[in-house]
Amino acid sequence: MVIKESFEKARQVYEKWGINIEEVLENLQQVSISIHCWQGDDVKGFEADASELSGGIDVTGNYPGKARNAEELRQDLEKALSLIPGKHRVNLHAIYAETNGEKVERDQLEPKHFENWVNWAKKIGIGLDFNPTLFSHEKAADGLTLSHPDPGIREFWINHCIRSRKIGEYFGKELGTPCLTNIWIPDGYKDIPSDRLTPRKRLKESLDKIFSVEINEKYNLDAVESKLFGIGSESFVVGSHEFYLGYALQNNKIYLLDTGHFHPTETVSNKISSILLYSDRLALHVSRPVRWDSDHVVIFDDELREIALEIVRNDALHKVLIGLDFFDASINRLAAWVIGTRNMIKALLYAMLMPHEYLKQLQEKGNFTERLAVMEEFKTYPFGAIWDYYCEKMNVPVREEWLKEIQKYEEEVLTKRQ
Ligand SMILES: C[C@H](O)[C@H](O)[C@@H](O)C(=O)CO
Ligand SMILES: [Mn+2]
Repeated sequence: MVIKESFEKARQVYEKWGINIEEVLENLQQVSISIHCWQGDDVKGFEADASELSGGIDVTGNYPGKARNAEELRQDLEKALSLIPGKHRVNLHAIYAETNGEKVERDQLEPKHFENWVNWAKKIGIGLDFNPTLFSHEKAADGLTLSHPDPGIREFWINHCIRSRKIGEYFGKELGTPCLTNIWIPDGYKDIPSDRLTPRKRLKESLDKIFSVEINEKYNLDAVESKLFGIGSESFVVGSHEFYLGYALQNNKIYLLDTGHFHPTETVSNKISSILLYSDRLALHVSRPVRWDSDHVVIFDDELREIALEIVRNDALHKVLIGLDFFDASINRLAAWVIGTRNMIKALLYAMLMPHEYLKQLQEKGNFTERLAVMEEFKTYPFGAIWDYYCEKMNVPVREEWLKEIQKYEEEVLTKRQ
């Protein structure tokens, strides 16, 4: 009752600005976030002879109860999804293949190794996205994959990426929604290179081979993800921002921006409008870098709101494929998913509740005083009341009530895992 009353009062406040709340909630309900499965098991995967995590990324923490197999991971994801308003997607990596304990090399992976994931996705009515895994493997031990000087190693990873796109195609066909298959590679050097061009030429050639295999975009969409540095690739990363932006634009591929892959004062929010002028699609890995690409859980901070504002005010919700990418093993892993995903949705709602046309006009007229004043006042408008109502309407717990569900699940399920 209090929720409805607060909502009605808040609605009137926003409607004075011509904001139609029904329309806003309708639009928000259509948004599908791609939730990364790897938060659930610290990016370990379930390969028969799984290697240690490599590729210049790291997970810290030892909170009990991580998923030990695909069934547990699906169970955890399902629980988390039940606490997040809306219908979302799940993003898989190749290391989450199910091979019945048999060692299947990554360049031999097939759709059948993801059949359980597809059946599960069908059962709960969601789409799947995919990523080839070019790390945590002996053939990536020196930190080089698609740009490796050894043609045999390049060939192995090229075939893995082609196989991955086929798996993406299978997801798209089975689930009736195109799979975004995203290629991220760790390739780079610890110290200053004596030649930047040659590895980049090799990466370009490898990508050309991977994408020479035609796959209908109705089923699979291709993305490439850039990076600035990693652990062990502090001085040089082959697949940099300029490299992949150029590649994606020239080859009609989707460029993926990870919010942790830029200089500390450089923001992804400031890149969205520029890229959308030259490409009709863009993908995101929303993460939270703390001093480095630390992949902290996404919080409702200034940059998250700014990203959401850029998507909403530029009418780009259908152009930007929003995915998440964080992994924190120091807190309950399901809570991490719920906090990060609810924040992403909350930020989009916040952005939808702004008088964008009016604010744009103020800027055009050079009225920067009123622009700043109105933007600041909207920060304390009763947006929380609309969010609470939305959660209730979508049958998910309101405010921190969801935490009780997680605590119960932790007690009944997670603590039983050794
Ligand atoms: C596991 C992910 O694919 C990986 O985090 C990648 O997307 C990335 O961001 C590497 O820094
Ligand atoms: Mn990423």
